[in-house]
Amino acid sequence: MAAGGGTLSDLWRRRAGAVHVPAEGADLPDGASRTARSEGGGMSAHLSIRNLIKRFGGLTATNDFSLEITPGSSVGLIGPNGAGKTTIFSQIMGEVRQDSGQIALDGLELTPLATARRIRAGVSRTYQVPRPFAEMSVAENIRVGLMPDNIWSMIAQGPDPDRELELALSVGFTKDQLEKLPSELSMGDLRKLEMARTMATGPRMMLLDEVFAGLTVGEIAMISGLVQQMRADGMTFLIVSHDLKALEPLIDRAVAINHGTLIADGPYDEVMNDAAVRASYLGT
Ligand SMILES: Nc1ncnc2c1ncn2[C@@H]1O[C@H](COP(=O)(O)OP(=O)(O)OP(=O)(O)O)[C@@H](O)[C@H]1O
Repeated sequence: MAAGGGTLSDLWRRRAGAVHVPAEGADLPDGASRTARSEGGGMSAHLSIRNLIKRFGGLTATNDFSLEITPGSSVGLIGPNGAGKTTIFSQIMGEVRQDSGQIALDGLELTPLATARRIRAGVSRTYQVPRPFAEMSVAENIRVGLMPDNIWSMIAQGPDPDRELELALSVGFTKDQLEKLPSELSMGDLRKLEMARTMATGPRMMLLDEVFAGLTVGEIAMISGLVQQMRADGMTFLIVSHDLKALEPLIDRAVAINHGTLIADGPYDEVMNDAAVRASYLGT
């Protein structure tokens, strides 16, 4: 239960309700194309990645990678260091442009869209290395995620301290931490801020990158509980974590990659026992 009496889903539903998903037949932003559409545009999102390729010079970081994540499901993306997990996140968000292939959210082709437009379409990520605005407090960092879509509504509405507080408390901050600067926070607190900032954008699909790294056992339990609650409410997840023990209960299936190539996709146990997956972790 989030602070202020609402459930967590209430928190992002209010925001997601304002998310602009173009109606059938409407003009699409920035020349985006639509190949299909989810029914109703509810809280869950369908992510479709087809034949994604990304090269950095001679290195193929993403090698013809395809993945379907059905609305409301949670997928763990695993692989050894340098396998290409974060690069896939960056391409979904438009922070790294793929060389070829398609990425669609509920049938809306994301490729032509800038990152801000993708966030508005309903996908949001956390960063492996937390990236708060250093000169802004916890509350202000959350406020950035809560900002309405255009400058006029922002001026009209102003900040919403109640929602900032709700989000902060829901990830485990105490009220007296709201005015703290990132430099005063522990790694655990910075990861909580990543979660709150990501939730504030009202996503229907969340990409979590190593959200458990550097957390205490208690903090891991709290973030896990939060993810489980959001799953129960219909959020779609793609989760990268080297902490497999923490990851397993949070996912419906696992996808393993190595050298940017998908090597296994299925139930967690099957994927972990897959010969190619075991070899990739052992570096053989
Ligand atoms: N901007 C970049 N320029 C050049 N090479 C890059 C760039 N970003 C990533 N790479 C390389 O692409 C490969 C995949 O990196 P990526 O960070 O996606 O792997 P990862 O699976 O997330 O690794 P880790 O588990 O260590 O975070 C690595 O070999 C990395 O060095």
